[in-house]
Amino acid sequence: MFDFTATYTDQYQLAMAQVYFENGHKDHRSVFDYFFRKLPFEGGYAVFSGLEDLLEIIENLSFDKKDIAYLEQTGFSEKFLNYLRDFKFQGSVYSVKEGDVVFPTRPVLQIEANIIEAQIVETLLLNLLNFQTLIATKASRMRLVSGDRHLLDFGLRRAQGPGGYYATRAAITGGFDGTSNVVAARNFDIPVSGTMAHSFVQSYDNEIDAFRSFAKGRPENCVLLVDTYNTLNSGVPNAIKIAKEMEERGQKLLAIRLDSGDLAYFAKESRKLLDKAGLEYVKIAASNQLDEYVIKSLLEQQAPIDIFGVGTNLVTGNPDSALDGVYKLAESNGKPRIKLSESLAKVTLPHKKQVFRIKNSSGQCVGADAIGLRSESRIEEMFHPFEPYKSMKLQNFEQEPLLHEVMKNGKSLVEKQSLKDIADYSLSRLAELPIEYKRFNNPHIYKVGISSALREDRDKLIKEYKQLS
Ligand SMILES: Nc1ncnc2c1ncn2[C@@H]1O[C@H](COP(=O)(O)OP(=O)(O)OP(=O)(O)O)[C@@H](O)[C@H]1O
Ligand SMILES: O=P(O)(O)OC[C@H]1O[C@H](OP(=O)(O)OP(=O)(O)O)[C@H](O)[C@@H]1O
Ligand SMILES: O=C(O)c1cccnc1
Repeated sequence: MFDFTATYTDQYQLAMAQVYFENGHKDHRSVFDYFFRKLPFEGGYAVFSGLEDLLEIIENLSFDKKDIAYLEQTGFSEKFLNYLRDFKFQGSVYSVKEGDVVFPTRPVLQIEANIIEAQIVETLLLNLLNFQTLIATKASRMRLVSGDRHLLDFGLRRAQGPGGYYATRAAITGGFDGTSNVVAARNFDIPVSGTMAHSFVQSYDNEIDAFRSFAKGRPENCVLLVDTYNTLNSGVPNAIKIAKEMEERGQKLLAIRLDSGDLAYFAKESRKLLDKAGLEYVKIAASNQLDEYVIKSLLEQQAPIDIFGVGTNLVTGNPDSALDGVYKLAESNGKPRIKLSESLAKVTLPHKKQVFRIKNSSGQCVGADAIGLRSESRIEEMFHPFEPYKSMKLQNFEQEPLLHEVMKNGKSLVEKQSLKDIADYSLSRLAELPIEYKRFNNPHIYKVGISSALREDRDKLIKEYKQLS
């Protein structure tokens, strides 16, 4: 869709890269962690999304002629530009599987590459993963409250510009069933569908003529929008007449759509009218500024709505405009690295790492992930990162390693999956998560701890760097 080249980055990455290049650091192997610090929507979990796109894009990343000419104009050195002409990401990536549930402060993904490659892909990585993870999380919250009702993404017109393209992909990984977004549906192989706009009804002299011509022209999966003039006095009765005409032609009206007013009331009244006319099979779709709270409330009111069309609140991640994912250096040229901060929670973790999901013997997640060194295959006890007396013994638990090598020497190791497979995987991971982490109000806080080996090394580094400063 968008033509990604290696200039899809922030200028400072290239400035640092030139200096690494000219100071003989270009082959320094570096390890970076991708993680976020705060869960969106005051929720208890996030759904990781965007990995396949990221791998596909970085596998093919290069600077084209126009990029090089532009960088020349903006003052980059000739020698460095010659190096960039042959730039290719040749590093490795370790990551949580796309669709998994993830939590703050623990690595979701690690990049190992020479320092120039690792810096150049940082912005792209954060841009793709932060956005898609935000939207997939929002979608997943709507999926959780909707049971098996159909969820459709209607958001392209309300999205932050072309971001709507990836928002649709993320919505599907988070559990939506389909989209109105034609280009995303085509490129990501997503079920596409749609109803009709008010303008269509308005453009005819009367509602019934509009419905009749639409039903004749597009009888397959036909949905009639019933709220342009008067939902219960004209929209639904007219839709019933058209449904009966369709029956005479051996066709079936799929649904009516409600787009304003009290959706619970109108859905109940419309259902009664449809059923009374023997049209039990005609479904009810609803739209209009829906989100997880409105859907939950509508279902608590027993609104007989089968299909929800969601736009604005889904694709903009309302009310959270961004996920605060960051990319921090953990190792450079064979040495562990740390970033100190006044705020303890912002001190980073050095080294190549592994993250373990802690589970009981029946495979149920107990609400904890433990971070260890990559060389550790199990963790005996995990410690609160900064509260020395808080710890949890892990000997009796199952420990599932979450970071898998997904790219080696610049080649992706993951087989392309359908978005439906990613969404199914996400649902299965959510099912392992106890309900307390999934509620909307004050969800339980998921524990993230570190192994004693990692804690020891981190504390040693903190001391060393404090002495230097
Ligand atoms: N029964 C309901 N319970 C909870 N929320 C609802 C219910 N019905 C509608 N809503 C939600 O209330 C919000 C506002 O709806 P409201 O009826 O005020 O405006 P409207 O129908 O958009 O008006 P307009 O006719 O101008 O389109 C929307 O987000 C809608 O999804
Ligand atoms: O409310 P959202 O969750 O953002 O969902 C998308 C909205 O976009 C459409 O309205 P719009 O007025 O743009 O077009 P219309 O003429 O088809 O109603 C649709 O009818 C929904 O109300
Ligand atoms: O198909 C629809 O009904 C639709 C599509 C986009 C936005 N609103 C509604």
